[in-house]
Amino acid sequence: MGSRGHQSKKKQGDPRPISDHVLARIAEKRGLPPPIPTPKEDKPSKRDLKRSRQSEQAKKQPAPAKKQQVEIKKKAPAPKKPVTSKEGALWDDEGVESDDGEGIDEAEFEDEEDELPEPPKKKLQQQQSKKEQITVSKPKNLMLAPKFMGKGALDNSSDVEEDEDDEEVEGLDALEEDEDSMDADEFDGESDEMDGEDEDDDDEFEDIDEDDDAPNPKINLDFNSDDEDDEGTDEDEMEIEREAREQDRENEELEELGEEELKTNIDQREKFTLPSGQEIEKSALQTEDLQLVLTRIQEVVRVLNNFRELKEEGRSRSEYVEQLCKDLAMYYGYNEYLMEKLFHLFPISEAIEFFEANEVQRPVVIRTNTLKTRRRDLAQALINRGVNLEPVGKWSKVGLQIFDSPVPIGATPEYLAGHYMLQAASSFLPVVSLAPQENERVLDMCSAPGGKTTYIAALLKNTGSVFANDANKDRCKALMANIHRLGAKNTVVCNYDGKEFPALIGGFDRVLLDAPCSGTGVISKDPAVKINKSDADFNFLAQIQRELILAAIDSVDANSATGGYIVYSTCSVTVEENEDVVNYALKKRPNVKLVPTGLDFGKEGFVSYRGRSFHPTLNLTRRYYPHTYNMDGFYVSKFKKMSNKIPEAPKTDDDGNDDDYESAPVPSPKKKKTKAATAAASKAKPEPELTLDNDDDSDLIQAAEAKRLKKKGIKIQPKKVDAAAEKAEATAAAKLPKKKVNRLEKREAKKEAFKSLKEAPSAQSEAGKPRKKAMGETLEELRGAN
Ligand SMILES: C[S@@+](CC[C@H](N)C(=O)[O-])C[C@H]1O[C@@H](n2cnc3c(N)ncnc32)[C@H](O)[C@@H]1O
Repeated sequence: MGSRGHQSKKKQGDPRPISDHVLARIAEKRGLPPPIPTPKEDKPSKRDLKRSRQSEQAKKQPAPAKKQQVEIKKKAPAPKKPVTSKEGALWDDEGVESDDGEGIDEAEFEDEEDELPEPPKKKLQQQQSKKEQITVSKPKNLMLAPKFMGKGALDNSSDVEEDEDDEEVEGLDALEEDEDSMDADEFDGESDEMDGEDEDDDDEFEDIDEDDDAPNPKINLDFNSDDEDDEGTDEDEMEIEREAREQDRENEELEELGEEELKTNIDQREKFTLPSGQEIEKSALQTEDLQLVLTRIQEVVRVLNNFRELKEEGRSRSEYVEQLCKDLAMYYGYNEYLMEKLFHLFPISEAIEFFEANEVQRPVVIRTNTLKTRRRDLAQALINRGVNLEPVGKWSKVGLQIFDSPVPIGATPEYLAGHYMLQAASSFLPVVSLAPQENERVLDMCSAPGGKTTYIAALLKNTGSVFANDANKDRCKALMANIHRLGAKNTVVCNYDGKEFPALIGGFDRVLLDAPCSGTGVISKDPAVKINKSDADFNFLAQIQRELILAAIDSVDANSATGGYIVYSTCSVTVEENEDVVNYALKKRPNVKLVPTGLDFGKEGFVSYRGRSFHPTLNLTRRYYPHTYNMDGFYVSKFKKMSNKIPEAPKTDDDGNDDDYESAPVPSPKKKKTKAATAAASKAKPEPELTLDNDDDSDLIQAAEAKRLKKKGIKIQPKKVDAAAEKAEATAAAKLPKKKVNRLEKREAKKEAFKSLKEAPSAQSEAGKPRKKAMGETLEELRGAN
């Protein structure tokens, strides 16, 4: 990190003595006390004179202004534009029931584009300055981001830079020339995977990131950098300074060598040490200074990046990582449990980008309801209302990103008329992946409040049918309201537990399972997630997700002429809720396989994670992160069902955790009882298996249930037979018939009572019922016999 770019590229010569001024300069740069000078002649050298003059000048110079200059210089990306003719392609409407049944005529489109009113420049400026305000209001991000972040950090800073540029650019016309750079801004990183067109932009970012000579605009990570200080002094240099400058040049190599040599010593002297046990205890008792925490984060990252050289003797990497997780948790306000879970998803620097991105709101996006309008018409209507917008990206033909609106975007006449849905960009993805075809029967198993349901209905062009189910009755109200507002006429709302579906009605062409999840992908929307998720929650969710995914698979007809697909998605980024669940489904349902999602961007799902391996096809699934695509964190996977018969699944691990994928043996058809209840809607239906495999999953189920109940304050008693209680109850039971029956009855009753108690499963709550029943029956029998 720090010294990266300042390693001399020149060949190393013979060691030469290091002069005091070099030492002083390096110490000054590192903020260390000045070294004790070697005794010198009284007369100051030209060089000393120059240095003292320079340092006086430097003192007078306001440093921040200088940094700002550099910052502006670093990147001048093309600012965003709301509408341009060049974006015509972006505006073509997907799935639009266009009047002529064809795509939009480009010439016609361009004409229309010309007619579209450009939002006034003032608006754009307002929008830009708003961005600036947001950036400024998050000082901690500003401080941390450049230190660790690559693109993300620079993207942040580029917002500010854009403002500067905008003032110089004449109107929005100038923006039209660089569509690519706009897209690069929009989906930073997406371009790499999508088409590579934006390489230049990316390179620019890389260059800035890698450019060690460029001072960092916010935090100077590089303690060695002082090039900046040497610039700009030529104008007013005096003769004596010129000479000194020559001398400087001569000594340049020497300085660098000296730095190299000295660096080792200084690094040793400054070596960062992890807090001791006592220090940790002490800091636990008091509120830690965030600035100190930040400094420690920086130091630990520096050590981890060069562990062999910078580690403290006797300390392991995991100790540093543990300290880093703790500090990041404190700095960003997460509980340590979740911080650790999320931290391990990424390499260190990327993890910090992720946490930074969670501090920033994602763009407001709307989805055009193609059942009622076309995107360009909607855009025009909103622009007429003064809304600043642009297409969400090349990958969607229905999305519009809203930058600024003088009217509440959730209350415009267009909104009320159902022309659009306020919907995060990430939430388009599972539906795009599902790709429903006209006249199909589609199940949206967890559908409220209906963003995806209404998108499915629109892609079906109101043909076929959509079963929009949600277990939460209250949420079904919002679902129904949206269905009505958007004019989906092919949709049925149901309120069932999704697990019941294959038994209720199966045989769907496609099923979307947008599962209930922890929401770790949407932390910027719901920061409470940072602290309110525990191990119990993740276990509980994992159980539900596993049950639902099997039900989703079992609800699909593998023989569907057009479909046979299942999409599983979550707005979470944890492996437990994604790859683990999908891997589980592959094991339990060997009659499905993963297929490409059809989404041409996104990071590959994990095929192995922290020592666990998943089915190799998990790389077909897609992960989305806020720091890579500027959209909420999301996960999308797509299955194709090959057969309605469930072949025998391979055995799970002894611990029932299904951690590792074991390649399935050649599946042998298994005879199973069919459930009559499925008959109504499906003729050749899959055999429904509604619950988890009890043998394999009982531990998981019990543990999750116990944790859930414990969280609610309910403690589950261990199931063990209390011998004393059993004896007492048995005695009481034996005494009971004494008053009422004769001796024979008493003897028989006693015998039966003991027998029934012996058979009772447990001594406490459950024991009562069977014992009483057994006793009653016995007495009845005895009475009957009498
Ligand atoms: C992620 S949200 C769905 C969002 C929805 N797909 C959309 O796009 O608007 C998950 C939904 O699952 C529902 N849910 C939770 N458990 C369920 C279950 N067992 N069966 C069906 N729905 C369930 C919740 O009520 C919640 O509305």
